[in-house]
Amino acid sequence: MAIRIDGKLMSAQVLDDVATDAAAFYQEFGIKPGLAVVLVGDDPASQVYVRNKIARATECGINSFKHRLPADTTQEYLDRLVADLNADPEVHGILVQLPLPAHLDEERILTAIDPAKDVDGFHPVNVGALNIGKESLIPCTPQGCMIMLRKVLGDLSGKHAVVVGRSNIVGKPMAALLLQANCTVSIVHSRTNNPQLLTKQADILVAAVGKPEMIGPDWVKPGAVVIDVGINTVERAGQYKLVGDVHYAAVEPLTQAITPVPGGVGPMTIACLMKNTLTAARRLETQSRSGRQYAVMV
Ligand SMILES: Nc1nc(=O)c2c([nH]1)NC[C@@H]1CN(c3ccc(C(=O)N[C@@H](CCC(=O)O)C(=O)O)cc3)C=[N+]21
Repeated sequence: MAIRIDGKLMSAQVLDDVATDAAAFYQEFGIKPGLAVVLVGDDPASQVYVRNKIARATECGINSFKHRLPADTTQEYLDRLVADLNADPEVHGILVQLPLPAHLDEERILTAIDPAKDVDGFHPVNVGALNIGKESLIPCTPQGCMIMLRKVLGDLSGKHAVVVGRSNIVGKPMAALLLQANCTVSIVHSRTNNPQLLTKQADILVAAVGKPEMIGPDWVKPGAVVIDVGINTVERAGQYKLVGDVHYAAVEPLTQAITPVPGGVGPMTIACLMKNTLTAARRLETQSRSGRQYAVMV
């Protein structure tokens, strides 16, 4: 029987530690860690995620500041809001929910966020830091996946890890973290010839493509550990349902361990967002206490 990696349970443990940390932080600095979440437009799925993020923040003693903006928000307005949040001493973390409406320049916004407050880890300074193995704010989803993998496998040295998908927000940082953990890393993507040839060799298989149940048993080596990052809404018999990128029922019997969807990577992503908020808050407050201000800190 495969181990079902329970993201809900593991995230509760991470959040517990964050709550303890947040209480200690409050004792030490006299303010709560603060997270600003910016949501542009009214995509219903995004609203659910944002609501979940704010609920988790409140539970662990983090202040949240929600900014919900209409879909026709201008670039200038958003730039101004980010600048204000960068300057706000009560805000230690800033998350701009993606995707943004097409008329807004995503890269410009992500680059405008102070890297010290970039709790998504998407700013080029943090991306660079991660890739040279320097301490940084690490993207939440890959960070959550690493916690799960370490829990199941312990040391990851020498394992062949195959990441399916090469997005900036999951695939690439995931590969960087696995490499840092001494895995042999392959990245498979839409232009890879015969991708199964590679995925069939994976000790660790991470699926992050956004295609419902694309990964079937013919992609998986018996005994592999499978992490399913996909969160896809599909309609089945008139009902909406969440499924991963992995065909869970067909793949599960082959694996050593596998994450379900829902209840796998998703809750860990949110827990790591809270963890990053604490990390950012501690660095910022420690700095401002020592009287030094850096424009950029990693
Ligand atoms: N700047 C930015 N940062 C993000 O981290 C970010 C983003 N934009 N845009 C959207 C995606 C998506 N995302 C999810 C996080 C948790 C769940 C989650 O907890 N899902 C639950 C199910 C929730 C449900 O029932 O819908 C689960 O998998 O068990 C899902 C999706 C973060 N994202």
